[in-house]
Amino acid sequence: MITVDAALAHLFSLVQPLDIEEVPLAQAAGRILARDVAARRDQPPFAASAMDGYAVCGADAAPGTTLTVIGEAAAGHAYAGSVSSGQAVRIFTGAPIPTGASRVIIQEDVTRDADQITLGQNLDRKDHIRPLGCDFRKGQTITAPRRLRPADIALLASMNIAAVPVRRKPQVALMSTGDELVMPGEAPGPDQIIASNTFGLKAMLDAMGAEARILPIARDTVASLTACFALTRGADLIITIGGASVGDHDLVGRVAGDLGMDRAFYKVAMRPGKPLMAGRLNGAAMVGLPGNPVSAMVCGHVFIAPMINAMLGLGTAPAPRLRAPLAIALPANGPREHYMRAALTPEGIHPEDKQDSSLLTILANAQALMVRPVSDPARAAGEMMDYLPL
Ligand SMILES: Nc1nc2c(c(=O)[nH]1)N[C@H]1C(S)=C(S)[C@@H](COP(=O)(O)OP(=O)(O)OC[C@H]3O[C@@H](n4cnc5c(N)ncnc54)[C@H](O)[C@@H]3O)O[C@H]1N2
Ligand code: MOO
Repeated sequence: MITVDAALAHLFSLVQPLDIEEVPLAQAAGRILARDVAARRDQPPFAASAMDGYAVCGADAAPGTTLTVIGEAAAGHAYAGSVSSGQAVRIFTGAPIPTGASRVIIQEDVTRDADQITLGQNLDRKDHIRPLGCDFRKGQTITAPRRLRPADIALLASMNIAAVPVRRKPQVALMSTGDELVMPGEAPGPDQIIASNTFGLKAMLDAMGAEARILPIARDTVASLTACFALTRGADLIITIGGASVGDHDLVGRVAGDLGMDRAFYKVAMRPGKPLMAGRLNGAAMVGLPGNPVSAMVCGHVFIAPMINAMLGLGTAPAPRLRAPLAIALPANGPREHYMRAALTPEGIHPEDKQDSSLLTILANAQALMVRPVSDPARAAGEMMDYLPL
């Protein structure tokens, strides 16, 4: 058995950042920006009014002054002339400030009579002008790598970037194995259950920016497993689920080996998730996850998600951890790093009583995987513990 850290280092060595592709801006949300992108223009491209009102010369902006309105500037319609002392241009938010003007008096502070305006007694001190380029200048960059959030997409649009360089989506093939499994919606026999792990993992990986496809369930025979492995062609990452342990029907390692898998490791000192295997198969990374539903999902958080991030060019880092005080006392931990399903309560992090790796209800209700290192000593309530947020 190897440590979680050593397993993760092996897994990172199996993957690398994928190619870069250009996608239309409208399809770039959630994708990983792969190269710095530079603004193609200044924003705003001219000094612009921040308010509806009157553009005036700064020296005229005194209480009670009367000025003559000589024209209008609206967004998309600049005033062509210039403003001199004694004059004002009616202006609206977003319009270019006319030449000669250096201040906007908001219309609430103005009394208008035909083409004459009189400024009020309590003028504010602001000029209400957004300087040219105050948001960004031409050439200013959005730096890669980053996951593009809605605000980034708006910024890219504003920079006049119509196509965005992003990492190709990692293609993941997800294969459940086992005679006991049927797909959701099918009618299971009396000794069968529903395949859940592939669906949970697909949800996790697609949300991260991968493209996961669920293969037909492989039966516990060499022929069926071999046939299903043939369907993984084109995948960057092959994930099998189940059949990884030591039972007579646990054939995944054997069949993958016969197909040429170059095994990096088998078995990790963690709970749940011990019978994890990984290697390279036909140019793809392959990870064999344990079948227990919670084990598969925990391995998804601890190992697969960081691998996907590495393929997306986001670097090789373990799943991010937070810290919280323990809500209860705990006995010492054993020789495996324990990822305990836990609730985050006002009193602190509270591991669930039941930690069996078959219990999806417990995992679904948990907010955290609390991490207990190998041979962690007994802990008192209030001690700070690491956890992975779920
Ligand atoms: N003698 C030993 N037995 C076991 C050991 C061991 O060290 N010695 N390890 C246990 C641990 S820990 C785990 S984890 C499991 C993992 O075994 P496998 O990876 O071989 O998984 P299976 O036996 O195929 O299945 C285990 C369990 O999970 C259910 N399962 C499998 N695939 C799915 C799926 N896609 N969706 C939902 N549920 C699934 C399966 O029906 C079993 O109930 O081995 C222990 N045994
Ligand atoms: O290592 Mo198993 O994953 O504890 O149930």
